[in-house]
Amino acid sequence: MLSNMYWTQAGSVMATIMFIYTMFMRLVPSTLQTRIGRYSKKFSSFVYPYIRITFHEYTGERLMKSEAYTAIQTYLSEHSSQLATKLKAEATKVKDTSIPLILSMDDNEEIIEEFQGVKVWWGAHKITSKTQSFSLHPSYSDDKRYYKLTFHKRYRSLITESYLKHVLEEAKAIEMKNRQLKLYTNTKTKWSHVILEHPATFETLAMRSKEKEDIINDLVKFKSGKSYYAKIGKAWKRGYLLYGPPGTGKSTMIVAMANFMNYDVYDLELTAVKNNSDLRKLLINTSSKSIIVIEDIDCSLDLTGQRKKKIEKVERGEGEGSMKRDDEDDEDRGSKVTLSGLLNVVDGIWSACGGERIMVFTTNFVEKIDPALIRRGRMDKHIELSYCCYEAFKVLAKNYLDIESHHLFPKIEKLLEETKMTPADVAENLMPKSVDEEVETCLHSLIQALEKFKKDAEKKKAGTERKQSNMQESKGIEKHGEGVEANVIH
Ligand SMILES: Nc1ncnc2c1ncn2[C@@H]1O[C@H](COP(=O)(O)OP(=O)(O)OP(=O)(O)O)[C@@H](O)[C@H]1O
Ligand SMILES: [Mg+2]
Repeated sequence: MLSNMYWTQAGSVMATIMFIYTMFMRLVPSTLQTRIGRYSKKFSSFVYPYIRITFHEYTGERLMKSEAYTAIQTYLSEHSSQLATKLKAEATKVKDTSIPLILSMDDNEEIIEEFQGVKVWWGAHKITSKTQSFSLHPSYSDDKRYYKLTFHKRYRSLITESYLKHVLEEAKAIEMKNRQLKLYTNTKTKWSHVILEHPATFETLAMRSKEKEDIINDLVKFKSGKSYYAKIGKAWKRGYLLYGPPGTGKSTMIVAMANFMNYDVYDLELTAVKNNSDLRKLLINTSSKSIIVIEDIDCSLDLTGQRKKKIEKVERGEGEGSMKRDDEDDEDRGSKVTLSGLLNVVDGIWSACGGERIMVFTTNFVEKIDPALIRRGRMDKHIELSYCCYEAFKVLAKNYLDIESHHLFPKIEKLLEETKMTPADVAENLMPKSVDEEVETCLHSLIQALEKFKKDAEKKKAGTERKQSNMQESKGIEKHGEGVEANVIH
């Protein structure tokens, strides 16, 4: 409040001085004007030793929204909510729903900040347009908003070099923190997105803690590895292959990775892509700090089939030339993404653009995938997600029932060792069926399910064993028969 009054008074004094000065300058000869001009500059800087920088909301001829203005707005919204007395609330949805509103300085409000012991003043202002305009767009306004930064001229270099850099960096960090993750899906050549609001995290992911830690460490190393990747001359990207039976948490892990890294997810549906060049187009239009996912890579395309075809041709002695023609055939038909097209996506030159990309393939049948696609270097880390172990069960029990121990746990541990139940099935059985269902009831229903699972598996095993022995027996009879026949012939 006091500082506001100070600036208002200082402003009106300066305006009076400027008026008298202009009138006076009109009356004196030009030789005197230069000298007086020099002294007046010194005088005004003595009376008002401050520098002001203004940051307008829109800049340039085409009135583009200024990035600096937006960054300052973000920075001040975090700082002004504690310092300013007049705040403006915007119903922008942020990640943390406990802060449903973004608070920023209201017009003509001012805050004082200290940076390395130096005071700076930030003011939010607007120039209201005198002409009335009519717009159908409700948010359109003729008001020209700007921020004004004032500081003592003594600190010119500190503010212009260090402080403004600090403001921009801090704004970027705040933006990252409040950023809403997006889940992109593709049509033929275009991406569309929705907000990714899946709550899965590594904490809620059921798997052995040692393996989990290993993955987290790998991700952390990747995130902070910009200079390392530059040093070794490798594009800043990493590939993960997640494999395992259905319901073991492959898709859940991708979301946990995205939430942990704060990366967007691009869920690439290969079957919707017409050809290699469309695939390239799609991939070039992904941003850095993202996870590109191809789920069920073994089903997405008949990649192995294409490759097998080529291998068969080579085996038939039709050589390199025919292999090339085969590739071209695929391209010409323009309806298939080929293995080579996909390999290009994984480690082609485009993938180095922007950097900081993670590529994830998932599959239920790792053995079905062409080894070229998942060799180390392309898919750097192979992670197996498997049936629910006791450690994974404990994570699920904490998630679903909020318990860390129970007298039924040892029984469940033993049953889990004897059966192969996926975390998805364990989770389903643990989930309370009604609001007031007791923990004990939930655990009992899991035990029942596990026992049934065990029995079914034993029956199945006995059935296949019986089948096998029957087959062997009948083979033995056949052989015996053949032998008899042979004897007859000879
Ligand atoms: N490891 C896990 N940790 C926590 N929840 C899990 C885990 N595995 C499965 N689930 C639960 O089961 C559901 C299905 O899991 P998910 O979709 O991740 O399996 P998936 O391995 O991707 O299966 P698919 O191979 O069929 O795609 C999830 O919504 C989640 O609730
Ligand atoms: Mg899945």
